[in-house]
Amino acid sequence: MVTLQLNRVSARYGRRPILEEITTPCFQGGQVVALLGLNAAGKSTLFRRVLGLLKDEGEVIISAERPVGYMPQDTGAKAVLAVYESVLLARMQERGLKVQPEDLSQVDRALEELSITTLGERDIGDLSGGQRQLVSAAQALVQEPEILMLDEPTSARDLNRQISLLTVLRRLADERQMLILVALHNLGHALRFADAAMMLENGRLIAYGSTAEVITPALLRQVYRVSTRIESCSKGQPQLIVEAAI
Ligand SMILES: Nc1ncnc2c1ncn2[C@@H]1O[C@H](COP(=O)(O)OP(=O)(O)OP(=O)(O)O)[C@@H](O)[C@H]1O
Repeated sequence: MVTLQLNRVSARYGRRPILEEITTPCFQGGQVVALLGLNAAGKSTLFRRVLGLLKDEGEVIISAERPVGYMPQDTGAKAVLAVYESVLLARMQERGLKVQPEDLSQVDRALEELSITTLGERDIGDLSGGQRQLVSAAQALVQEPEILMLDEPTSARDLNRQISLLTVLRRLADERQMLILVALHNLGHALRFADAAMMLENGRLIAYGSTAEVITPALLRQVYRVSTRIESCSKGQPQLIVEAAI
C-alpha cells in the first residue's frame, strides 16, 4: 500500500523559514487529502518539499514504486507544443525516448479521463487557463503515479469543470487506490470530496484529521476570519454556509 508521512519537515527560501516542523499522520492510497490555508500559508512550498525540489530538515517518508505526480499551480507559461505531444513528453520523462504502444494508450487514457481528447491537436499556448490546467493534470496522470499532488487545480475553472475534475480525483483514489493531495481554496469542495484535511497557517500545521474535524466554524473563524455554519443538506451531506467576513 502506498503511503506518505512527514516527520518534522521544514523548508526555507534562502534564510527565510517557510515551513516549520510539519508532522503528519501516515496517509494511504485511496485517500483524498485537502491541503488548506490562506494565501502564502506554505501549501505550494510543502508540495515542493515533498517532491525534493527543496531540501531542509525533517523526513519525507514515501512508500511507492513510482515517482510522485505533480500538477503545479498554473504558471501561464506558453509552450509551442501540441497538447498530445506535451502529454506524451511528460509520459516519456521517466521512460527514455523509445515510445511504445502502451505509452500512446496511456496518453489516450489520460486525455479521455479528463475529457480533453478533442484538444489533442491544439497548441498549449492557445488554450484557456482552465484548459491548460487540465492538460497539466493529464501530464501528471499519464505517469501513472501512485501519489498525485495538485496545487489548486480548480482555480481557473468554471463550476461544471471544477466538479468534474474533483469527481475524477475522487474516482482515481477510490478505483486506483491513488493517494491524492490537493490544495484547495474552496472549503465546501474539500468537505465534499476529501476524506482528510490539513490546515496550514504561516508555515505551521495547525490542524489535521478528517475533513469534519478540520473544517469547523471555530477554526475557520480563527484562520479565515469568516463566520460559518455547517448544516446537513437533505441528502445528509455536510454543507458549509459562509455568513460573513469578520
Ligand atoms: N521561490 C520563492 N522564493 C522566495 N520566497 C518564496 C518563493 N516561493 C514562495 N515564497 C514565499 O513563501 C511563502 C509561502 O508561499 P507558498 O507559495 O508556499 O504559499 P501558498 O500557501 O501556496 O499560497 P497561495 O495560496 O497564494 O498559492 C510566501 O510568503 C511566499 O512569498
